[in-house]
Amino acid sequence: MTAADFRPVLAQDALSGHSVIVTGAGSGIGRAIALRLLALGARVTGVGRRAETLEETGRMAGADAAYAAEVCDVREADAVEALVARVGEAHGLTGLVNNAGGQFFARAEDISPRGWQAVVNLNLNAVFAITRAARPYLEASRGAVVNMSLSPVERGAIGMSHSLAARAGVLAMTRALALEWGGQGIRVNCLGPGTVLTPALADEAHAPHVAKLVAGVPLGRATSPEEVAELTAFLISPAGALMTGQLIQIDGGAHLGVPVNMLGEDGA
Ligand SMILES: CCCCC/C=C/C(=O)SCCNC(=O)CCNC(=O)[C@H](O)C(C)(C)COP(=O)(O)OP(=O)(O)OC[C@H]1O[C@@H](n2cnc3c(N)ncnc32)[C@H](O)[C@@H]1OP(=O)(O)O
Ligand SMILES: NC(=O)C1=CN([C@@H]2O[C@H](COP(=O)(O)OP(=O)(O)OC[C@H]3O[C@@H](n4cnc5c(N)ncnc54)[C@H](OP(=O)(O)O)[C@@H]3O)[C@@H](O)[C@H]2O)C=CC1
Repeated sequence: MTAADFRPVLAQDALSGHSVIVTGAGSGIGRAIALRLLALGARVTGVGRRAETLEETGRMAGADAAYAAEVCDVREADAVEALVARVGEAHGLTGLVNNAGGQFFARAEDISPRGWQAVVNLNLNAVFAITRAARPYLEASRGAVVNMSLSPVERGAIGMSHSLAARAGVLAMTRALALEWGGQGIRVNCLGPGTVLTPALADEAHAPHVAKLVAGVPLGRATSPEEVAELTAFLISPAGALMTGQLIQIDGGAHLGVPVNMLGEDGA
């Protein structure tokens, strides 16, 4: 099956009545998630630093879509808490998708203390602040949190020590919150996409590494943003009602690493 064969499976109104915040909704995976949640009937608040790209997501969804763009740096804890409270009071909150994130790629010895802090602030501290702010609204709705992680989060990768440390922190937090908040009806999960060919990875500097990564995927191809979006929608919908505390890899088997092959054959 190629990425072009992918077909969404959730019923058209699977998320009607839902109100979801999606961070990083102005590009790549976050935009695909916002568009899918909107198509399934949810109200979506898209968060990011750039108004133009967030507004473009709204235009792509169409005039009937219940979409609002909110410009906010998720690393500004006070601003993010105020934003969550505004959305929660106005519309309630049934879902939070912590998708905003990223890193520069560098060996550990080339990461300055400020560089480390910048990446950990974005990929861990900001996720804690917004999730904590969302808790009362999610408790009221018995809602769900989806945290975007990375397929290599449990096995490591070269050039990503800062980002993987932060994502491993998010994974530990995900499991702790699934336990702490399960009694309040709140579910918390992580997704581990493999290589997703978004514009963020499409520049010349990354192209050769990215091609190698994709060539090594057991199922032979990259993950599409639409596949990540469908899984996110599933986890927020009632279909995911019993799923919590999980890392769900959506990477064609890439997290399994280079195979130990005792038969010396190519492929399985
Ligand atoms: C199989 C899975 C593979 C998938 C791989 C993953 C793919 C993705 O995640 S794709 C998504 C990619 N998107 C992004 O990364 C976008 C988000 N990234 C950012 O916004 C930034 O890179 C940032 C948050 C990580 C940093 O932003 P900011 O706080 O604005 O940083 P500054 O420019 O102020 O710099 C702070 C600090 O960091 C040092 N630094 C920046 N770039 C590098 C570099 N390439 N190498 C080394 N150090 C770097 C910078 O020099 C500053 O430190 P000081 O110089 O000590 O002040
Ligand atoms: N592409 C890939 O192969 C993979 C990506 N991922 C993860 O998926 C997520 C999305 O990646 P992708 O779509 O490829 O990359 P993008 O760079 O397109 O998306 C990152 C989004 O986060 C937003 N963002 C970044 N920093 C902040 C901030 N401080 N405050 C608010 N919003 C912010 C950006 O918007 P703005 O600049 O307007 O603020 C942007 O929309 C990231 O967490 C990434 O690490 C995981 C596995 C693989």
